[in-house]
Amino acid sequence: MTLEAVPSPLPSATAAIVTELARSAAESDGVHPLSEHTLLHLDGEHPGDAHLLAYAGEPGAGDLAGYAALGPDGSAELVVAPQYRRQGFGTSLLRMLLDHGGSKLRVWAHGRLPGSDELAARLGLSVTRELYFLRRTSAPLPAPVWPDGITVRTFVPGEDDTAWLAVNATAFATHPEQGSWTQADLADRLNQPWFDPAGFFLAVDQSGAIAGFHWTKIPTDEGDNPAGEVYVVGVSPTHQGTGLGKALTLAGLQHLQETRGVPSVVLYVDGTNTAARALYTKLGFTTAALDVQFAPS
Ligand SMILES: CC(=O)SCCNC(=O)CCNC(=O)[C@H](O)C(C)(C)COP(=O)(O)OP(=O)(O)OC[C@H]1O[C@@H](n2cnc3c(N)ncnc32)[C@H](O)[C@@H]1OP(=O)(O)O
Ligand SMILES: N[C@@H](CS)C(=O)N[C@H]1[C@@H](O[C@@H]2[C@H](O)[C@H](O)[C@@H](O)[C@H](O)[C@H]2O)O[C@H](CO)[C@@H](O)[C@@H]1O
Repeated sequence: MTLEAVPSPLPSATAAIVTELARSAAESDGVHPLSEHTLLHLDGEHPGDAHLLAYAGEPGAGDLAGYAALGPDGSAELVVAPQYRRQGFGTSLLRMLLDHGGSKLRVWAHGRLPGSDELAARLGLSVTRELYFLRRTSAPLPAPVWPDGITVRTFVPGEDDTAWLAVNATAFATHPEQGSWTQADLADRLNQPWFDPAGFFLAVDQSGAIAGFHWTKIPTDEGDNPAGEVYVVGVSPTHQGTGLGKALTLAGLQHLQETRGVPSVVLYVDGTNTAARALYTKLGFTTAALDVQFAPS
């Protein structure tokens, strides 16, 4: 076994091998081991990112057994190729993450798959965060009821970026990731093949200021009839509790279900987000899976 820590940018040939390893694991496990953020950061330079590589033999020999991504904030993901499991690669990569991430380390276990709890406990980590994956099979929807003075339009790339980032930051001020998105994070996503401005709804007040938003997503790499996603819903704190979040969620669901014809809609929501979870439960979403993050106990 050979371990390597590579600062960003990851060589493109290595990024391709990591992408294939993640695809193989997803096919075997039924769960994507690497999030959208990590996959976006495999390419290009992202200061502070580290890529940890575990080779069965010598580096570069093409037998990459495992990979871990570590961000400057301590967030991390780890995956071992199916054919290399139960051989100590996960333990070695997690030890390396602890060496580099220290007490800030927050490593995801998407789907909380068998072995993740045992591996974490062995190295003194415990669950610090739960992220629920909910699903709603397409079914009749009530019409949105908009608060007085609110009108709805769709996002215009290059014109709404700054204003949207500001409302996103205030709506998600306490969120571990969402609230700190930058123009670069937004641009990364606007440039994705799945991005569709027709599915990005903005609620604006009488002054024209953005009061809330619902950004929907339909993946382009998940077969011919993928589920749509409530990618992110946010309401400015000054408009929360007025019915706007429900109306925006319904507007996006109508777009996904009626206009785009998706068979179901999924979303991610933090376990601590009681308001959002109540909203989605009320709209018929149920728990389909659970992601957890482990941190040093
Ligand atoms: C998939 C995702 O995007 S998950 C992330 C969701 N976004 C966030 O958490 C960002 C910060 N929070 C917000 O922006 C808002 O609080 C939202 C989007 C969660 C809710 O938006 P709001 O406009 O406040 O919700 P709205 O007023 O439409 O209420 C709809 C329902 O949500 C639930 N709800 C809203 N606020 C609360 C709360 N503070 N406590 C409990 N339930 C709540 C209730 O069921 C409510 O229905 P009711 O008023 O008939 O009881
Ligand atoms: N509802 C959103 C904004 S608050 C949310 O909770 N997002 C999570 C979620 O993001 C998903 C993840 O990146 C998937 O890989 C991608 O395919 C989905 O489209 C994203 O919604 O999980 C992330 C951790 O994996 C988390 O960082 C986001 O905040």
